[in-house]
Amino acid sequence: MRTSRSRASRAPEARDGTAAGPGRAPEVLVLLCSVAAALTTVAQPVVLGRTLDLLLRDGDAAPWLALSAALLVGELLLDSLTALFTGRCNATWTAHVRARALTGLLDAVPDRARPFSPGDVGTRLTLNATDAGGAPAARAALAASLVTPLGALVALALVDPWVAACVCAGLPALALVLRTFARDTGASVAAYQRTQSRIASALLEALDGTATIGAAGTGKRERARILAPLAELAVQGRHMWALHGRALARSGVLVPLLTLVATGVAGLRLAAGDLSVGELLAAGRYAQLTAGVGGAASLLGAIVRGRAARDRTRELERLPALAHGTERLPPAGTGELELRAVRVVRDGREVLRADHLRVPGGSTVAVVGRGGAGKSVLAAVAGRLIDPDEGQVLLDGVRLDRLTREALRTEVAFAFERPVLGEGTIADAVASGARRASPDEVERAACAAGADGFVRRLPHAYDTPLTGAPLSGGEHQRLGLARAFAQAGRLLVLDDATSSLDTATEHEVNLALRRSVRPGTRLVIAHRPSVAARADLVIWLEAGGVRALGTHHELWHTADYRAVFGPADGAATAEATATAEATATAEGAAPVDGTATAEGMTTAEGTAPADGTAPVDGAAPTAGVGPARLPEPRPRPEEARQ
Ligand SMILES: Nc1ncnc2c1ncn2[C@@H]1O[C@H](COP(=O)(O)OP(=O)(O)OP(=O)(O)O)[C@@H](O)[C@H]1O
Repeated sequence: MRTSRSRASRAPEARDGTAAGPGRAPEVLVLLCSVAAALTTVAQPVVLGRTLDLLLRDGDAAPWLALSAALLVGELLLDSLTALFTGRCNATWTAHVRARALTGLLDAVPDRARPFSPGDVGTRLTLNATDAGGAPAARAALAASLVTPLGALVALALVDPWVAACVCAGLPALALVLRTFARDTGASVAAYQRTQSRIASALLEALDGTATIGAAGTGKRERARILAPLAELAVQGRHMWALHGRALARSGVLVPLLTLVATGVAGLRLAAGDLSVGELLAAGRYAQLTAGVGGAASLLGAIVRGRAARDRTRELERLPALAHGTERLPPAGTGELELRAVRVVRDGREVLRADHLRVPGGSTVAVVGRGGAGKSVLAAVAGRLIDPDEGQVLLDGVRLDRLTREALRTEVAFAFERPVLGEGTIADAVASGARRASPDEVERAACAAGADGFVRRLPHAYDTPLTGAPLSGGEHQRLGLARAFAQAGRLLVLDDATSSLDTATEHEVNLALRRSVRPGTRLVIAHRPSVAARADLVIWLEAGGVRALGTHHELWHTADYRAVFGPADGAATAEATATAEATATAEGAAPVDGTATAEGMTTAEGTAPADGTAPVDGAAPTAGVGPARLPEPRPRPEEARQ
């Protein structure tokens, strides 16, 4: 049994259908049209010169006149085609670059994408993708732009080698101008793009927190914070334009100077009788076209900008992704979850360690702990949003990293505190997931999540577009829950997914979850004692380690445990106990008391402490100590009846 590929090693090419990209075709079309346009430009002076000579000598100039006109029209047409193909090439490449970056981001291990703020991602996917998408056409145009000066130089050498030699003498100076520009502008463009991104990030952050800013009256301070990098951006922008301007000014002096000298030499050759009037005209124009090599500066600028921008979009593309295996889950599994010697390390700090943890299939487990204790990390590892740095996670005996993507995502569902619902209708939002839920399933899940009532009051009920449905935080969260319920498989992870619900609604949702949603293991991150009280078992985390396992009732005897839920007052205790008992009784299960689940308590040392809790020393379980077993779940009324 092997995973199809090693973890996080997939090349971006393998992740999306756009791997091959638009190919070279759009670029080649731009190149062909601009080369053809350049050739007509190069042909024109000699043809016009010849026409002029024939007209001056009363010769038959008609065919040459026609050719001149054809070249002019041809150049116009080819320029139009070049513009058309350039637009298409830019659009195709921009879409490709953006799609790859987006795919990389969406496939990435979520916490690896965390350093990229929304504003930064926005800049990379818009401005940077556009700049990067413009580079292929700019490269083609640059190649073609060399045809004109080179062709002009050859033509000039054929018209008069002396004038050509004179132009050649000035070319190294022009080449130096271009080289300096390309070298200096690269660093300046990259710095400009980084600053742009910082401003966008700060702006989005502020938009996200408008209510807080409004309430605190800190609008002015926020404005100043967002715009703080503006001065830096202005300096960088001015520097960039100064480089551009300097390159243009230098070439702007050099080009007319070269043209002037070349025309002067050609005039002398005319006076000596070595050139005709038409040839003088052609030589002057060719000198001008050859010196026009300086025009490549702006294309060079676009290429440099595109390259810097591509580096930034590639950082998203190359974020490590989860690789999936080829195995499936045994058909009759109940969702038994096991963590073996799991370690998660972030920024050199161990943020989760669980030596051996087994959650029986079908049980509801609350994960509690203070802020930063590692609850979300445990949830992410348990549902394989991330892989642990060490150890293994198994569902019904199969390692999660060996499961196919489909098996993983159809059997493991998540609901979060702030679900992203998309832009379709309410029904679309609830139905979307690894598999599309049917309309019946959508309604059942919405009922279980306590969302059916408010959805039916919307103008088009389930067909109401989300953009036209003003939802409260709690309603938003209930739709996220409904989606998770509709997708629920063997494992359902609720990461703070009921934090915006009032206690009564939360209680109803919990009852409905037990009765109306496909049975399986539930991992619930709990901040309220009532939620922990209703769970079959509680995993108490502290500083990334499992401090203890037990029922809420048992753990409640420990002051530190009570402190997790805030000040330990009598009211809280009463609420927790009453809720636990009410829940248990309502479901026909044995009341949760100390004696009923005492066998579920396990300590790393194998001894139960006096306070009745079950501490699990994070560093602990030695080889001789068995896994921390959770008690088998209490039978549910419907299961008991069967
Ligand atoms: N990608 C990451 N990079 C760096 N540190 C991380 C990362 N993910 C988690 N952490 C750290 O791990 C610790 C546990 O985080 P986690 O989100 O699991 O806490 P939590 O118990 O869910 O807290 P809360 O209740 O406040 O949400 C925190 O200190 C957090 O800063």
